[in-house]
Amino acid sequence: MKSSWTHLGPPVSQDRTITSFPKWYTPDACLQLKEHFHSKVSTACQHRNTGTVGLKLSKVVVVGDLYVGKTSLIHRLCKNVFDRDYKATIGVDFEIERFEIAGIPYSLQIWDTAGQEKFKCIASAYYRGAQVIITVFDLTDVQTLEHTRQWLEDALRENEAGSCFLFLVGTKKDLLVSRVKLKAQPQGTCQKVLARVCSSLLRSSDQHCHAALCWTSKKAMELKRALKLPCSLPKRWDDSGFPGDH
Ligand SMILES: Nc1nc2c(ncn2[C@@H]2O[C@H](COP(=O)(O)OP(=O)(O)OP(=O)(O)O)[C@@H](O)[C@H]2O)c(=O)[nH]1
Repeated sequence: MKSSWTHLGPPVSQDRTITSFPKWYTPDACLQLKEHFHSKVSTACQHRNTGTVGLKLSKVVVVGDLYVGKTSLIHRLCKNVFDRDYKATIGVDFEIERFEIAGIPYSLQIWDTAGQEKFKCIASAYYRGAQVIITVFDLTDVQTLEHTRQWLEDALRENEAGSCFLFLVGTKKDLLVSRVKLKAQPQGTCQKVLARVCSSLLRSSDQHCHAALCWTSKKAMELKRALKLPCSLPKRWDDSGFPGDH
């Protein structure tokens, strides 16, 4: 079906057109088991009642220790490439990724932050106004998982309570010997921080990366739409519905 929004720019590619929620990665690791947009958001999209016409944008910040694979994750998500060479991020960098969600043009502004301690004060200046925080750790290095709590706390300190959607992503799954237990066990951390967890295999094209990106954009868009609709801010963002529903 031809979109009526094409005058805003070239159409987005087919894999960036999202009409339903991608299936969760694993029910144990995921707090979100619903498959559809909230009815208020769907109705607003159908009636084009989504605020100012134009490009709609959500901010995503990606945080975590140095060398865990934040840049690699973003490059895999946005460009579908993997670079074996390590080039440390200096301060911050960003990518813009365009989508069409429920018939509405939508973009993610994805901020890649440096993991090195000396750049922390530069990077943290970009945490404010995030709708999504992706905390990344290395599945082969348990310490990087332990540090995710601090990264998340720092990022949340710059944002309104309950206004961010959280992801926890484990990288370098290909470096784990098959059938060996993960060195870093993310589930407990995930439950404590109310984040979603997914592991990624960045070296090969991975459907989990794509699903995670679709999810991120969709939840960010729904959250943003919800905040603009006439209902109060969720105290804790979860999938049981909007606060007005209870
Ligand atoms: N084998 C393997 N290597 C990976 C994977 N993800 C990242 N790497 C490698 O790990 C190294 C660090 O990756 P980066 O993406 O630069 O790490 P970063 O977290 O952005 O690092 P900083 O910018 O210093 O914070 C690079 O050499 C990548 O090629 C993965 O899934 N598998």
